[in-house]
Amino acid sequence: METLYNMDRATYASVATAVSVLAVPFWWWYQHQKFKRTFGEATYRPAFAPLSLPGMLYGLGLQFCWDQRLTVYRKTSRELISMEPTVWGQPILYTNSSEVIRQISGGGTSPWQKPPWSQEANEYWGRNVLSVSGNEWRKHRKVLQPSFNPTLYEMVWKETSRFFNEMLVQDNWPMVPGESKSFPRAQVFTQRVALCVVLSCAFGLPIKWQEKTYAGDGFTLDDGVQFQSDNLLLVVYAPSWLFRLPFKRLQYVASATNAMRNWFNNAVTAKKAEIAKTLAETDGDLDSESLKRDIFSRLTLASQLDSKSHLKDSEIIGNTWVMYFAGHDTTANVLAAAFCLLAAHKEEQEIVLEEINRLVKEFADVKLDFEVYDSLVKTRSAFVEALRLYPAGSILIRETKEDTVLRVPCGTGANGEVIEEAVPIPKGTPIVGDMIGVQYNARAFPQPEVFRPSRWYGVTTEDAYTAFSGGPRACIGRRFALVEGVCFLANVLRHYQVEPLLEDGETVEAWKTRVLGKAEIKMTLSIADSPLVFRRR
Ligand code: HEM
Repeated sequence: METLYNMDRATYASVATAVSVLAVPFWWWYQHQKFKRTFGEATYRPAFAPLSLPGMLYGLGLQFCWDQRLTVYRKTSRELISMEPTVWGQPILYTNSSEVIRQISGGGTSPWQKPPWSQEANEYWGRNVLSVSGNEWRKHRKVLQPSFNPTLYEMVWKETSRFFNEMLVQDNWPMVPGESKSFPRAQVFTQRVALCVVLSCAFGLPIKWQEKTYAGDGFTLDDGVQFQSDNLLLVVYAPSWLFRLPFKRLQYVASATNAMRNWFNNAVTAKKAEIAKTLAETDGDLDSESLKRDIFSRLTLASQLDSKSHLKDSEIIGNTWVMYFAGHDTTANVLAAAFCLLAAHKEEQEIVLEEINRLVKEFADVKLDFEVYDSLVKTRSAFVEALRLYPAGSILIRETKEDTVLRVPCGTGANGEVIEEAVPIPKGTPIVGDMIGVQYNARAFPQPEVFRPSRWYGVTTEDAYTAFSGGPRACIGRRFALVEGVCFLANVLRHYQVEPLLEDGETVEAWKTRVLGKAEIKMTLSIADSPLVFRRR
């Protein structure tokens, strides 16, 4: 019996192994045949799917879209390409069309959704507007949207100006004309300003440029937030026992996460109590002055007042956290890129400076107040053009939950109108919205590799800024980012000339090749390095 049992197990194991060994290639073959039947011969055949593990190890990963930005769609003259990996990975569609992005970005009843596997890291702290799809998304967006109002944008402007002034004093920026300060990486201060603005305007924290706020267990809040976010993938995907091993770094990650969790939980409890007290004191009549204007306060309030808008504590935390996650690195990276591009294009820097000086005179505004924002067209255009060349959100991943049809641009007519073809898409098809490809699409942006802020001068709608995605799920923080970016750029450029920081014997042309051609893509896309000099005017 014993032998038979062992034999059976052995036979079973052999059969199971044989079936698995055969099933994998069969599944692979079946997927590829199905894809071919629907989309014809693949337009692009890399060895590995760029986003698969071997694809990442092979150096494709998120970098693939950057490396191919001027080639893959041009070679095929198509804006929707089917990609069939020859060695490993699922066939998938890629698009560089903003028109297609608008259709797939999703929302309410759209058949296009975010695959749950792509959102695990985004919802570590709780389900939130960025991570969910369908009607659940509609609810989150409805609760959050009212927080993004002119009062918030004014706060963003004021706080950005305050941090700029604190930075000058506390980091010893030169005040004497001609003196300069060098930064091997300008991201050092653009990251700091974006972090301060998000912690202040989204989290409602009393942040100062150099002062630390403690979250508990010896962690400062800003460092804890930054550290936890830098290690988020480890926290999400590593098994919990790993953090009990005697490795300092792992234990540090676990402690930072715990400190953040406790801080978040206490913050929600305290905020709810504060709101309840204010509601009782004002007899339920909350005017905008009774409550802080940050997103966290507004969100908690909305959730308390209206049962349809009720969010669980974890969802309030998830939505507040996502502001940090989606709104910090992104803006910081674009600012660093904008400084590099303006350093490389002196004539464009002069155009922006002329606008700032003219407006300061017109508004008799020594401080550059929020009311100037709308008129800073050229400054905003420089920021948006930097965003186009280095789109911080580099991909969108979606799949369709039912058979559908995409309208895909396939050329332009005699009067410049876009001609579209209808492409049927079967249920379950995955697609990558290639946000880098969209920004380097020559139909939308002639000579896409050239830094030309004037492309944006006549633009009257923010919908044109396609790097923020499009359709109902376009970035909710787009004006937040624009106001912050424009305010910081204007303040710095008004007082400092930005120049390339050259290595020994390096020419400006060589600096441009070294600095402007490289992007680093982790969770967000950034210009890889930003070696700059800021000279007091
Ligand atoms: C230059 C800066 C920014 C860029 C390039 C950017 C880009 C994007 C992109 C491409 C998306 C679509 C993501 C997707 O559908 O998968 C998005 C969504 C989002 N962004 Fe931004 N973003 C920026 C700044 C901000 C800021 C400052 C905030 C908040 C304070 C923010 C909050 C969000 C949120 C909450 C979503 C999800 C919206 C939804 O799904 O309804 N973003 N952003």
